[in-house]
Amino acid sequence: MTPAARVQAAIDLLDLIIGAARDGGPAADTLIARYFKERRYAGSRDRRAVRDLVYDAIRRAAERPENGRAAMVGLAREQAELAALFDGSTHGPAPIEEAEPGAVRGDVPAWLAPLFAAPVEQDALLGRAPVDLRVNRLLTDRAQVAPLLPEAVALPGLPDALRLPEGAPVEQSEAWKGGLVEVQDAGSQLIAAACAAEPGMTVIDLCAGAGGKTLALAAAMEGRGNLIAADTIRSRIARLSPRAERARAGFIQTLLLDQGHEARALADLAGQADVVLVDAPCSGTGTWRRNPEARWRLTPARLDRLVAEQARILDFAAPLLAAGGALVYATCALTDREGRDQVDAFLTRHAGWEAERLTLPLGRPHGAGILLTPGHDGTDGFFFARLRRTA
Ligand SMILES: C[S@@+](CC[C@H](N)C(=O)[O-])C[C@H]1O[C@@H](n2cnc3c(N)ncnc32)[C@H](O)[C@@H]1O
Repeated sequence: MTPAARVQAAIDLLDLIIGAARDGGPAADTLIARYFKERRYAGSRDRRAVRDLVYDAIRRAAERPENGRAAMVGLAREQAELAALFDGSTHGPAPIEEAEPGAVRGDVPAWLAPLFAAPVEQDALLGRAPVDLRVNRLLTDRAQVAPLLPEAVALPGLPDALRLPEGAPVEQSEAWKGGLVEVQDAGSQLIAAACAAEPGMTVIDLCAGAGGKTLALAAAMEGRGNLIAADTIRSRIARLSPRAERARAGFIQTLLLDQGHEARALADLAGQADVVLVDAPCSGTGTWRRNPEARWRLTPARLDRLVAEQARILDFAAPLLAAGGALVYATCALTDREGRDQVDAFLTRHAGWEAERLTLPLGRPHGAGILLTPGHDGTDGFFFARLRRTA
């Protein structure tokens, strides 16, 4: 591909990504992978160059651009070399007209910025994320794994965490293939640690997805006890089985919940759990380092729906706890409505619960919980709180 053709390819891809963000379609990474599957003529250098252009354009535009060309024109107005590739050549983009609109540079959509928790450093939300790993204690420990991954550095305060540079191809390593490490942001590892799961306990991961945190809980439980991974989406839960097999965490049970009728499938577990983790569906505002186009997807109406759903999930999670048990509420969101205020509202709605003070190597106290941010902690952004059932 010529350099100009790469720019046009990036514009075409941005059109797809913008459309998907507007209509609830697939993620940018999925669209990029599909695009190149259908265009075998693009070599690996072409693919990398196009991908970099696409992500540079996504990162610099807070608001969803009108179309792919506007996204790329905005970028080109800041980069003379890129602007020169709008040359009207056969496969390249047409020259930029002086009055042509280009996407405006920004980090956070205007409507959303005031909703962030006050301590959040909004200018650090779009940085580059490293690859964090969790060493699988079911099979090994950090001292044994570190020599297999010479570039990895240990993260202080998190005994199982290693960090590799951004883009490190860890899934090609023998350590990953053998289940010795899982890719998991240090913030997620801290949330699993805040659950304080122990061998022999009954632990429910209520919004388990593909089981990232379930696997961390399994390791903390040393493979002993009842660990139940529940979710409403079958395809997500299905992805847990091969991961659990690779991690030798075969004792995990999975439970498919019926959206809106979750309590039915959970009835036998009422009052039984020592720990329930609610890693709730959320705006994902803490994960823009990895999914920068997520900010083009969020709308005020969607945020309202998420806040209502989080409250509903907390309400059917609460009766699952035994007296003395702990409900850990977490979101990878940095708006107060989804974090601090959500937990405060839960404590107002439910008598017999108290927030526990957590002493952790990262994060800042915020309301009844802890705030982790890319700017302060170098992790994805999270809010989480540990609530104990006292009665
Ligand atoms: C933030 S993701 C979980 C990520 C996962 N815990 C991990 O560590 O990889 C939230 C999950 O909640 C699930 N979910 C949404 N509504 C739910 C509900 N009513 N009950 C249970 N799970 C739900 C979604 O399908 C999604 O997988």
